[in-house]
Amino acid sequence: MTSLQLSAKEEMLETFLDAAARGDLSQVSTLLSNTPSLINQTGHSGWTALICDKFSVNSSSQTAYDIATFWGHRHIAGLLGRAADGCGRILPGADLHPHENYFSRETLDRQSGRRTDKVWLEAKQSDSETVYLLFSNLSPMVRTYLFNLLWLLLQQGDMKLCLFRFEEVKDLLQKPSTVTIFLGIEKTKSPSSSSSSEKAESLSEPPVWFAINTDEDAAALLERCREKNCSFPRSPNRDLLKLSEEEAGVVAQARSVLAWHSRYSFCPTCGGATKMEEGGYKRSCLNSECRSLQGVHNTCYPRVDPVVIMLVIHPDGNQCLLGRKKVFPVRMFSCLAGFVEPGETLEEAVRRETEEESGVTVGPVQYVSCQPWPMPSNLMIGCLAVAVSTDIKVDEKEIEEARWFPRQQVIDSLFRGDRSVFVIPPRQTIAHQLVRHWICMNSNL
Ligand SMILES: NC(=O)C1=CN([C@@H]2O[C@H](COP(=O)(O)OP(=O)(O)OC[C@H]3O[C@@H](n4cnc5c(N)ncnc54)[C@H](OP(=O)(O)O)[C@@H]3O)[C@@H](O)[C@H]2O)C=CC1
Ligand SMILES: [Mg+2]
Ligand SMILES: [Mg+2]
Ligand SMILES: [Mg+2]
Ligand SMILES: [Zn+2]
Repeated sequence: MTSLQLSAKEEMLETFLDAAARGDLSQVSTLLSNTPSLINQTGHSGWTALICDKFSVNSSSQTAYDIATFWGHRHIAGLLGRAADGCGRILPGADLHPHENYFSRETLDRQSGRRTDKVWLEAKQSDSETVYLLFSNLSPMVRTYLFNLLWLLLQQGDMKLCLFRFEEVKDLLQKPSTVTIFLGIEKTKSPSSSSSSEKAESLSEPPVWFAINTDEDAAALLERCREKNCSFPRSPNRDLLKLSEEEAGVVAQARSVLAWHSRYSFCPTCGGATKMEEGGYKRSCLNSECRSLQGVHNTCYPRVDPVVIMLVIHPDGNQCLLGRKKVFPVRMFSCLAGFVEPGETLEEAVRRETEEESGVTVGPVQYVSCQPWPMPSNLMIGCLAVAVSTDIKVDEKEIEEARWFPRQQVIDSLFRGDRSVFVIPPRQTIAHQLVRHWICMNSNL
C-alpha cells in the first residue's frame, strides 16, 4: 500500500468522523454505504464516529455507554445498556456497566472451595511458582519508582507490591507468630487472547497467592528484597491509594483478613485459644464446650463492617451537602458517612447518620455502588439521598463544618483542583466517585 493510498483512506475517515460530529446524517449514510468498515475505525483523536461494538473503549477506557451517561444522553445510555444477552430483560433498569471503584478489582480467583483442602494448600505453600506478599504491621512491602523525597507526590500506579517466592520466606512461614493466608489463584487469560505458547503454559495451574503478616523487624525484612526503594508504607489511608487497580484489589482482601487475625487472637465468646482454619478464613475455638461452635457462629469468620456513605442532594436539585472532619487536609470536604448499626436498613442508616452529623432530614435514598475499604475491613455502601430539610446543625464531635455546595463549585473542584473553592477527596475514594456520579447524572452539557 502506498503512502498516497493511505492518506486518501485517512482523509475519508476524517471526513466521515467530521460528518458524524456535525450530525450530518446524509453524508454519514452515503459514506457508510460505500465503505461500511468506517463504522468502527478510529481517527487521530482515538474516537470512532459511532461505537457499534458495546465493549470498545476510547483512550480514557470509556465505553459508548459511559460516554452517553457522562453527557446525560439517557435515552442512548438506555439503549446501550439493554443487553443483547437478555440480562436487561431479567433485571430491567439494572446498571450493566456498574462503576468499578478502587480496591474493588478481583485480580485473583478466590477458589473458596480449596480452603478446606489442607493437602493442596500445604503443597502450594512450598511450590516454586507460588507468590507471597509480605506484610509488616498490616502494611505490604512495596517498591516505589521515584526517590523518597517525592513520596508525597506519588500518583496511583507509582507504587508496586514486592512479590516473594517460597525460598525467600520459608523461614518466616515456620515462625508461630507469622500469620499466613491463602488469597487465591491468578485468573487465566481468555483462550482467544492467548498465543500457542501461552496455551501450553496454561495447562499447568496458574500461580497461587498467599499473604503473610510477620512481627520480624521491618528493616531486616526490607533487606530480603532484591529490589531497591522498598518500604512498608506508614499511612495506609493515603499510601495504599498509589497502587494499580489490580494490586489494590489484592491488598484490600489480604489486609482486611490479616487485620482480623491480628485483632481476634482469642475467642470473643469464651476468651479461649483459637486455631486458624480454611486458609485463614476461619478461626475456631479450641474449647469444645464453647457456644461459638454451635448454630450460626459468626464470631469465627472475618469481619466486614458496612458503612453507608451518602451524597445528600438539596431539594432544589442543584446543591449537595458535604462535610469536613478536623483531621481532613485544609479545604477538603467529603460525603457524610457512618457505620450501619445492627437491625438497621441501609436507607435508615443513611437517614440517621445524616441527621446526626448535619441535622439535615433525608427522604428518598438510592444505592449507587460500593467499595471495599481495608482500613481495616469496611464495605463502603455509596448512596444518593434527597434532603427534605436544609438547615445545618453539625455534630461537633465528628464534623467541623458542613455546607451546601452549588453544582458549579462542585464541578470546579472536580476539574480545576487547587483553583477551586474547596477540594474533594482523591478519585480512588468512593466519596469522589459519588460526587462525580451526581454531576454526570444529568449534566446535559
Ligand atoms: N472511601 C471513602 O470515600 C470514605 C471512607 N470512609 C471510612 O468510613 C469509616 C466510617 O466513617 P465515619 O464517618 O468515621 O463513621 P461514623 O460516622 O459512624 O463515626 C465514627 C465513629 O463511630 C465509632 N465506630 C468505630 N468503629 C465502629 C464500628 N465498627 N461500628 C460502629 N461504630 C463504630 C467510633 O466512635 P468511638 O471512637 O467513640 O468508638 C468512630 O469515631 C471510616 O473508617 C472512614 O475511613 C469515610 C468517608 C469516605
Ligand atoms: Mg461519620
Ligand atoms: Mg456519624
Ligand atoms: Mg456512627
Ligand atoms: Zn470459645
